Amino acid sequence: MYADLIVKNIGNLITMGEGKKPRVGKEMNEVEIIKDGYIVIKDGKFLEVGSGEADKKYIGGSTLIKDAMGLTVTPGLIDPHTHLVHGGSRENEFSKKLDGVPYMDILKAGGGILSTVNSTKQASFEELYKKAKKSLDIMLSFGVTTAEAKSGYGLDLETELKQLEVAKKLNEDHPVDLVSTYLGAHAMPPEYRDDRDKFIDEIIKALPVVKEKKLAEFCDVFCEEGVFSIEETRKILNAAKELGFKVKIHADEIATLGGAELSAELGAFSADHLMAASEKGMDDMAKAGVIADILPTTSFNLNKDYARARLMIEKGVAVALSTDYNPGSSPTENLQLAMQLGSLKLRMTPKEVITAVTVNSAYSVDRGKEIGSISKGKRADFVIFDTPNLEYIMYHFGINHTKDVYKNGVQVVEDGRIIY
Ligand SMILES: O=C(O)CC1=NCN=C1
Ligand SMILES: [Zn+2]
Repeated sequence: MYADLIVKNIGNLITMGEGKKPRVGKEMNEVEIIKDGYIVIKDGKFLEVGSGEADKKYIGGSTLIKDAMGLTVTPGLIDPHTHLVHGGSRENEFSKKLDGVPYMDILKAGGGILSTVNSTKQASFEELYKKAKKSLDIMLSFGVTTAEAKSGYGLDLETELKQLEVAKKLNEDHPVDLVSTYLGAHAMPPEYRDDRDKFIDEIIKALPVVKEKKLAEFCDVFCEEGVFSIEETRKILNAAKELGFKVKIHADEIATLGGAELSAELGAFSADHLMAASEKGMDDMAKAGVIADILPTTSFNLNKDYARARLMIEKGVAVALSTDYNPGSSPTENLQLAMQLGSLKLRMTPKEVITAVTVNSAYSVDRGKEIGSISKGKRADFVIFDTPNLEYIMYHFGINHTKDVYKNGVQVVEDGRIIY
């Protein structure tokens, strides 16, 4: 059986092993690196990896041979937490932020998320699609081959569905695979401020509609002081679970509310943000196998504390990293910057960082069986970085190290340019 593609002369091949489960504790740093590696690809899947020359039996017919020129190869990167589809931007709040006006004060004054809700309501499907496609191209150029995409800028059923329909169409059209999340409970609309329960009921009534249209696999809630309480979050996510949604939570971003503990109680796939997570919450997450999606670019942008990643790793929590791409708290699609902050501010080793944006982030969006490692049977999504080794990606920060990206064994980025 001839291969479709053989990648040879890989200076440092980071496979992430077989990727059969998320990596926790010391495993996050026990990353196998194959020197002078090769990869054999067939029918869009990885067939074999090794060191030296691939067996000649694979070469024949129309087998393509790609020379990696001694550079670094990793699995395609997975960004597990983005607010990809949205209208408008919030640079008008930038000076307030620089003046130290807290994120929640801007939201309470009707700005923040609510400002993006207005822009998203006014934007057409085509405008949302065009804007999100441009961001997906940027993510791809950084080596992202799969990303999560939340709704959450409608707060009404019609606009939430519009966002999810845009993500569905982009998932069909664009090389980057999307995993959709319904985040109808992203903020309390002003018109419901005096009748919160009515809004919660609206969110719960929307769930079967989203499910029936197959527009989202996950349900998420912004569980935060001044947004949605632990009890409100529990009510929404239990209703979502009953309908078969998988669960994520924006947890303990600003206040230590107990979102981390709630994620363990609910058997969430991930708890996200966690800058203010308690040690008990971390222990509960470790016990329940909840993945910590940490968003260092949000801490960087909000000039706030960073999540205690080292403590979570020591406690046996599986850590993933993401950009939290959104127009307010993290307006960047640059997952490599999140990786560099993962080392520079979260004090994670380069091996822990690459684990956090491949196998662990794959499991946090329930794609761990298909992607996240360069191993037999997984989708042939991989990146050739123009670096002499893995460490260099985190060491030399602020630039894009991507040379080539392959999606299902087909090249979609060549020498840093998108070619799909
Ligand atoms: O501010 C935004 O638009 C996104 C966000 N949701 C929860 N934290 C940040
Ligand atoms: Zn977010």
